[in-house]
Amino acid sequence: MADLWQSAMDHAVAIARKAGETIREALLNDRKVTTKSSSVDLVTQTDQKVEKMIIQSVKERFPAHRFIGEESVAAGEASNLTTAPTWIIDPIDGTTNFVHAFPFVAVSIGFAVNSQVEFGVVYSCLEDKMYTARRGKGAFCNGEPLQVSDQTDVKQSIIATEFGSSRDPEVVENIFSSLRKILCIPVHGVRGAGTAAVNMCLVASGSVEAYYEIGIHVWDVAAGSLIVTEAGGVLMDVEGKNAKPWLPNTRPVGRNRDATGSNPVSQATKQIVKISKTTLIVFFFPRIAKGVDTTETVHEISVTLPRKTENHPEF
Ligand SMILES: O=P([O-])([O-])O[C@@H]1[C@@H](O)[C@H](O)[C@@H](O)[C@H](O)[C@@H]1O
Ligand SMILES: [Mg+2]
Repeated sequence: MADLWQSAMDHAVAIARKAGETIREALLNDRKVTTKSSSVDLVTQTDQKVEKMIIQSVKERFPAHRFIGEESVAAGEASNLTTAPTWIIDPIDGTTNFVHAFPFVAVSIGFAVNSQVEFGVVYSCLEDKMYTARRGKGAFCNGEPLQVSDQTDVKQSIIATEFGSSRDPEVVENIFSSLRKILCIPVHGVRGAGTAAVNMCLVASGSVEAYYEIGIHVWDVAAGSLIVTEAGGVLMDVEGKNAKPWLPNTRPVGRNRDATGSNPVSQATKQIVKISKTTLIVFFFPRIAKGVDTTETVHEISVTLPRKTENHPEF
């Protein structure tokens, strides 16, 4: 049966590669920086130019398709995922890296239909690594198949995370308190590429055993989420349940209080990185843009070692 979305995926790969060329050229001569939610939440003209280029090219070929783009949302557009074919775009994932010429800068393009990601493309353009995944057909890097690590002992693992763009002392304290617990499991190491999409591709490649982050957006993770699962990985929320971070009803862990003022998130974050016997977990707690309290309050997290759980009998 013909693959309905193959031509769309081929277009995504081609436009991601073209966007990578634009980013590499801009790296040499145009890194003018402005800021968004904080003095360290950076954006450049190249982010905006690349997103416009991607969206324009898709509209010409697929006029009925819809878009969720990081910079369009920053400019006030809604971030609503419907059942319509939707391109979920982060034109530059790793903007801070781009500004500093730190070598992990990715174009991330996820494509969802009926609120299910059908393909994901992450082009790490300074490494020239094209990560792709088509639902049910595996994950690849430059055409080579990807498989998550087979490590099952968290003490033999490398964990990836990021510090995000909040410098609120309470948030920073919670981030480091969590990091300390993870480091002292102990694990072999903690790393961060500076881009959620590349971190997720590193999980899919088996280079790191898990990645978690609190307070990221749907455009950071939509493409990488499929690349991880097609490489044998698992996406989980803080309750150990399978997560679909691109869905608008995904409970944003970033919430610091619910209506009753209780603190359900800290109850829920009873567990973090668990490396199962068969697959790996990418914990991330996406912040759903617009209309949701996205205060990045990172809660204390405790550590559980790999074991069967009622949520994941296959572990
Ligand atoms: O802004 P951007 O470079 O597209 O995306 C970045 C994410 O990839 C990263 O995981 C997060 O820690 C940063 O705060 C930033 O959100
Ligand atoms: Mg971005």
